[in-house]
Amino acid sequence: MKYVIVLCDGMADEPIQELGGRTPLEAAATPNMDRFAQDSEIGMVRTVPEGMAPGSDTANLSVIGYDPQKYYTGRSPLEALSIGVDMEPTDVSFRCNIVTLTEDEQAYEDRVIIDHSSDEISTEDAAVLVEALKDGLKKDGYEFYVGTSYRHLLIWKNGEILELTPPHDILTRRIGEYLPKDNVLREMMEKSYQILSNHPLNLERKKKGLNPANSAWFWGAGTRPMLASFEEKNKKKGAMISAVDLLKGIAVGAGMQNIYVEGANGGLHTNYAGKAQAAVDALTKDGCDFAYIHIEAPDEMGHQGNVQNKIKSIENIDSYIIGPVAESLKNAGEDFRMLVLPDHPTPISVRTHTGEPVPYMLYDSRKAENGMETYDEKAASKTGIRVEEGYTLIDHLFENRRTTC
Ligand SMILES: O=C(O)[C@H](O)COP(=O)(O)O
Repeated sequence: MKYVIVLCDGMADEPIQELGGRTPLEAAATPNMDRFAQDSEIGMVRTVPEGMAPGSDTANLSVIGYDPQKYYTGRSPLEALSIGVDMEPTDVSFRCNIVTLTEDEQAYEDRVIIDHSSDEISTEDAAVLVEALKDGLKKDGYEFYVGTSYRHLLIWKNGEILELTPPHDILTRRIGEYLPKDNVLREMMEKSYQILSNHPLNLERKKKGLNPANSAWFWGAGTRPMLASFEEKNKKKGAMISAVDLLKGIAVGAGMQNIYVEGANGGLHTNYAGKAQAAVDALTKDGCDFAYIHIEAPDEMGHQGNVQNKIKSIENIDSYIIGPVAESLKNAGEDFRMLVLPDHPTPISVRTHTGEPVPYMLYDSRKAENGMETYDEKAASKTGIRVEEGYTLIDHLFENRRTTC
């Protein structure tokens, strides 16, 4: 028996006027999801416990079966596990986004944040800028590390956990109110603008019509996490297929295998087919029981407020991942259970995450359930099936009795 989770980051949304009151998931052409919906269990699951901040950190921990109320120690330390930073118990790590601020204002605090991802900057280009920050912001007890695309890391030795604002929560706002209260971090951010705004790589980007990656932005602070072993807990060997350090870091912490896929980049133009193939190979050739396929694109399109591209990312998941994975497992003679769901909503209307429950679809190749015509937010609400503790859903996927992990 094989088990698959297809995690469509930020896919859930709200009815949108320009889509005639449909959500992007309803509006997308998803023949595979619709086909499976008719034979699947469909319901709603709360992945972000009430009172916790909605994000892929808390929500994916739940989906992989770790109660975030017990295991969550911040976002950045999970990413540090993937980046390979061996954190001391007294280290505090921070996510360091390379963001785009407006450039016309005199004072740093008057600038407006217009892009949390600097036009999805490549890791290669971002690495050049992070090197410039390492040189220009050198300070005892503070260390920068390169991550993926716009997502990087700052470790503060013997540091403090600070309340900081995620940049994707304040797009189009003046930054003054959201700057760190801590003087060192605040000064580092201001100085990062001086280092980056006239960096040759940014002058080049502006010529090409791309957003300049002109400031560091710190958030997501936390200390080293301790996750229980996925294999010991579930008696299943698991593989993670994701482009982003957050998911790869959760996999490192849980002792799952991370599989690298060429061209997987966390953006709209990621290698969807390569991810599907990597999952099939892990399950049929490499002895894995479980594959977690994470696709960041719908979330990023939600943050960008781009409805058509959000729809496109969902259609790509349907045609290049859900259909082919199911087909390949069937052709390999494998029985399988496949769970499709977002981690959290990233509604186009707010361009950030919300903590509302999300729709899930659980398909079992051995048996047909009384499903729905389609898999989407409305269909899932109508079934009345609701899982309140998201971290228990994986036990349902594995047909286990509930655990308390
Ligand atoms: O900064 C990021 O990686 C994303 O914009 C945050 O969204 P996520 O929590 O869905 O990954």
